[in-house]
Amino acid sequence: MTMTKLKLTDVSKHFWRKPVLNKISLEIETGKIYGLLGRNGTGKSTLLNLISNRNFPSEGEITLDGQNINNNSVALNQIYLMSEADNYPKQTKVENLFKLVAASYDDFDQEGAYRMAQRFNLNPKEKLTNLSTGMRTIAKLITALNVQAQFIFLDEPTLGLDAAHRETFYTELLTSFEASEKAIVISTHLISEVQNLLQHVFIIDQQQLVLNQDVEELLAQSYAISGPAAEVDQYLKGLDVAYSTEVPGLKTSYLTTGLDDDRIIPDLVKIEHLDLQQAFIALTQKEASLHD
Ligand SMILES: Nc1ncnc2c1ncn2[C@@H]1O[C@H](COP(=O)(O)OP(=O)(O)OP(=O)(O)O)[C@@H](O)[C@H]1O
Repeated sequence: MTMTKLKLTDVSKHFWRKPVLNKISLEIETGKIYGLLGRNGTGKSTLLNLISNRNFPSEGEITLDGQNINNNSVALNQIYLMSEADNYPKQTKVENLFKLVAASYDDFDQEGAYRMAQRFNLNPKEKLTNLSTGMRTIAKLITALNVQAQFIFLDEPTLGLDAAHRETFYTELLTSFEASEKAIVISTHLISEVQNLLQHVFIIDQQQLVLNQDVEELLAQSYAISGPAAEVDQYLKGLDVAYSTEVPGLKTSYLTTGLDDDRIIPDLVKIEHLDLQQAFIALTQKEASLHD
C-alpha cells in the first residue's frame, strides 16, 4: 500500500504551562519538497518531533492516510526524521549507523549510502565521535537520503557543512527526490540556498502557522515598493502591507499578498519582487507587529 498524505489537525503543544504550537493544521503530500521556516525558537523542531512520534501533541491529531501515527509502526516506517539529537552510541561507526537504520527501515539503500559517502569523502569505517561536526551531519544526511520512507524530514540538514558540501548535498537531495515518490520537508535558516529546491513553504511564527503556500505563488505576489513616503503610501492605500522601512526621502514597504494591477504606478515609485528570504522577513515582521 502506498501512503500519500500526512495530515495535522489542530495540533497544539505546550511544555508544562509554556505554549509552543497552537492549532497547527497542514497537509504534506508525497512528490513535493517543502520548506518549514520560522525564527529561532518558534517550534519547528518540536513540530518535527511530533510528526515523527518522538514526542506527542498536547492536543490535536496527526494521521498518515487517515491512520493516527501514534505508536503505529506501519505509519512510522514511512516517516524518517534527521535531526541534531541522535540516539546512537558515540562509538558507532558510520557503516554501523547505516546498518542500524537498515534494521528499522525496510529496503535501506546501502549501495546508495556507500556511493554518497564516497562523494563526500566520508570514511564508512570512522566512528561518529571522531568526525567533525560537518562530517557527522553528512553521515546523518546520507542515512536520511537512503531511507526508503515516503516522508523524510530534515531538521537543520546543513549544520556545520561548508559551502561546497552544501552544494553537493542539494544535488544529492534532488537526485534522491527525483528517483522516488517521497515528500521531503526541510527546516532551515539558509532560506536563499533552498529557495530553488522548494515547491511549498510553511512558516511558523508566534506559535501559529502563518503561511502555507506554494513558493511560486508566494513569490508572484511578494513585492518591495519604494519611493517618496507620500507616493508609496498613496499607491499602497488599502493594501495589506507587511511592514515598512524608512530613511529620509525613501520609504520601502513590503507586502506578500499581491498588488492591485489597476493602479497607476507613480513615476518615482519603484516595484521589485521579493525572494523567499525577503518574503519570510516581511511575513515574520508583520506577525511581530501584530503581536506587539
Ligand atoms: N522538552 C522541552 N521542554 C521545555 N521546553 C521546550 C522543550 N523542547 C523545546 N522547548 C521550547 O519550545 C520552544 C520551541 O523550540 P524548538 O526547538 O522547537 O524551536 P525551533 O523553531 O526548532 O528553533 P531553532 O530555529 O532555534 O532551532 C523553545 O522556546 C524551546 O525552549
